[in-house]
Amino acid sequence: MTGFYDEIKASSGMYKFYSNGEWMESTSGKGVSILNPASNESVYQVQACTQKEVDSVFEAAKKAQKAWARTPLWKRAEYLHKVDGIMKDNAQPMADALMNEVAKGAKDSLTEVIRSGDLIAYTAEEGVRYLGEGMLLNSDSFPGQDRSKLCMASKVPLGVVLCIPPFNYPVNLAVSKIAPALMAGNTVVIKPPTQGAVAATHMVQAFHKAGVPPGVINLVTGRGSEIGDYLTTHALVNCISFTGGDTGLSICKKAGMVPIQMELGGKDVCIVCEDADLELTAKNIIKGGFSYSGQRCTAVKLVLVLESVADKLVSMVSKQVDGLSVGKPEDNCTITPVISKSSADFIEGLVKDAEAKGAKLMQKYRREGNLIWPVLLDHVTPEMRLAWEEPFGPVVPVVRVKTVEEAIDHCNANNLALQGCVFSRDIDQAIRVSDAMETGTVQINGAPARGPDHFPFQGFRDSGIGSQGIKNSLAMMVKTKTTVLNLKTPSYTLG
Ligand SMILES: NC(=O)C1=CN([C@@H]2O[C@H](COP(=O)(O)OP(=O)(O)OC[C@H]3O[C@@H](n4cnc5c(N)ncnc54)[C@H](OP(=O)(O)O)[C@@H]3O)[C@@H](O)[C@H]2O)C=CC1
Ligand SMILES: O=C(O)[C@H](O)COP(=O)(O)O
Repeated sequence: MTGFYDEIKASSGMYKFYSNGEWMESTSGKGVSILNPASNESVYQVQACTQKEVDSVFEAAKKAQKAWARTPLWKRAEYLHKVDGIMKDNAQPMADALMNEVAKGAKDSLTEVIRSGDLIAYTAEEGVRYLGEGMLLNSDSFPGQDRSKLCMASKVPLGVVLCIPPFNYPVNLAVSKIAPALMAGNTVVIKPPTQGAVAATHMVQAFHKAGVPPGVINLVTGRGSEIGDYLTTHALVNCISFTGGDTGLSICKKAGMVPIQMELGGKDVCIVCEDADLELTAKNIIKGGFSYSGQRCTAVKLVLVLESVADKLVSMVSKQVDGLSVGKPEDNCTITPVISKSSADFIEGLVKDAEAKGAKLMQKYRREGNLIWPVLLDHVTPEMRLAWEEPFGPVVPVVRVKTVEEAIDHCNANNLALQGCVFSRDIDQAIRVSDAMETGTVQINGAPARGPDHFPFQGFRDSGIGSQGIKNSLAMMVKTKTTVLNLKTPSYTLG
């Protein structure tokens, strides 16, 4: 009996890429190793696709696009609902891959797959209504015009959408791009993050098994540093949807006349006012700052607390940091090894810089390989890198401020402006602070978060271009087409 995922793997053990409805091996004969973050040893291999294979994948996507766009909207929705069911029925191997290649906790890995199925289903539902709606305009609303023109505006697909997600949500941040793109009648080329590529490969099999026609969804693998530029500057790309770090800034500079959706890094601040509920705040700093070892663009990455409540808050948070579980993803630990040695070195550099400049470490700094024990740093000052840079690790710095204005100024001085949060019992004050914070989202009395996935999600300044969230992503994946009906005589002339 053959298993659901058998065909995605070659006899060599290397995972295949997916082009024009077929699982294939690269003619390069080369693989890219995926390292298990816990051991730094190779756990999987994916194909190192060649430029010629990238060309053929784009050609397949372009060729399939017209017929896909002509497939009725309800039918495209039907395919997506099928994918949702198939993904959930075959979730465990996909979740296992996540655990092995990005060291996400076992339970959270499964949650990512289920959440992704839900996202696909919601996109199908939202899409049939939103994409089916257009606009009708009569000419006589504009000065000097009579009613002799009827303008019909509708939403049409962009063409081929290139989707590039990051390592921390290789499945969820892939489908958040793929589902709206497909629903809107586009075809898709995905380039998954190298760490996370096997989970993404499993995910594509759900589309294949749902019978999505050849060429509609395609997957190429290889290191971003090797094939990334070739992909993003390819002549057949009609839209780029990217989530990741600074790479996004350079993609923006290189990409030509194509719409771009960018979700980049964050330095999400948590402003704690004097009247904040400190228990609630501490709980949210822990959840927001340390879940998945702080490797979330929406993680709390800086606490800006009013001096009068700082001692109490730091002590409450610090106690909870001491209690966090540290270890293996298989054991569902909150703190697991960070994605790579270079990432662990970078995080360590930030901690050492702060320590050398006088920050107080509330926990002894400890690291074994890529596993970094969680640490809260008090008395961080603006001279320290940690006050401005994104660690993407289990490290939360605390800056003590004299006024709420000082906290807002710090927040707005950073080029990263994804999310932020404010804690106060006074809702009027919280709204004033929220309005003053120039970030894509502000959470009041809760930690930053992207979900639920239908909420608009966007970064200001260097944190992004455009907005995600299911409806906004559907809007991103279409262009407006108008058809004007010119009448011989103005309407309303009879009767
Ligand atoms: N705002 C948001 O929604 C989110 C932002 N992020 C941010 O992402 C970063 C961490 O994720 P990480 O995966 O390390 O980010 P990277 O920017 O390093 O990588 C993101 C993706 O880009 C690919 N890539 C690398 N080089 C190129 C290139 N030249 N052209 C095209 N694609 C390329 C990577 O492939 P490969 O792996 O092969 O190098 C990967 O698929 C953090 O800064 C984090 O804040 C993360 C999640 C959400
Ligand atoms: O990649 C990220 O970090 C996410 O976009 C954050 O998603 P979450 O807030 O749902 O964890």
